[in-house]
Amino acid sequence: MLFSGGKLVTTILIATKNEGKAKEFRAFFEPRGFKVKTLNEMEQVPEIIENGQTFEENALLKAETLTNKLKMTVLADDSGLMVDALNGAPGIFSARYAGDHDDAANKVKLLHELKGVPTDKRTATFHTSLVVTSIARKPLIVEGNVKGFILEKERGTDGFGYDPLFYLPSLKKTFAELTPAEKNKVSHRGKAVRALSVNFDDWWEK
Ligand SMILES: O=c1nc[nH]c2c1ncn2[C@H]1C[C@H](O)[C@@H](COP(=O)(O)OP(=O)(O)OP(=O)(O)O)O1
Ligand SMILES: [Mg+2]
Repeated sequence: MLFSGGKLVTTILIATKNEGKAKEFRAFFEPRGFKVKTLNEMEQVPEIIENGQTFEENALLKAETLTNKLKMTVLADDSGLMVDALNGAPGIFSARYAGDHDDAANKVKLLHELKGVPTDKRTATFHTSLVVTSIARKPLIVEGNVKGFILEKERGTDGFGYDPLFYLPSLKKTFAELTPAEKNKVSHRGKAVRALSVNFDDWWEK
């Protein structure tokens, strides 16, 4: 903890190396007076094996491991894309769908797997499970979901991951065609963060 302008400042560690995700969390915690760090700014990060069977289990694993080892307040996000025509794949394996953690290869594989699937059958859901842990508190767990369609080719250049393939009929745009603020209004992570904001202050004051 450190003091800033006479105020106590707590650091929250966002348990991710994905700067795309981290950016979407800063906007929530910085106005609440937290100093935000990610795993990219930590010198020694304990290895975390994400071997849970659900998004929630994986987020819990990440957050609890780090809180126990580093004695810090931690937020972990586990998220991914579930495609109906693929029985929910890539799901918890979204980051490593094509082997490595390679967004471009993952998108190529997704398009390949969906070859020949007609537009109306290309429905998908983005999911986020968020877990916040802190010493001597029970974990705070929330989630968010958004439904859309997987296009046959990429559109847009913003965002990260599968964003250029994820199309929202209500806005007639992919996630990669939205500004960060627009994406935040409709995205799985934006919804999860709003669920967090309903519960966080009470949880933190306890
Ligand atoms: O808003 C999103 N827009 C596009 N793609 C997204 C989004 N949200 C999650 N995704 C995709 C990216 C990755 O393929 C997987 C997350 O995997 P996930 O293991 O949670 O994160 P990660 O490995 O990228 O970073 P880390 O584990 O360090 O948090 O889902
Ligand atoms: Mg991951």
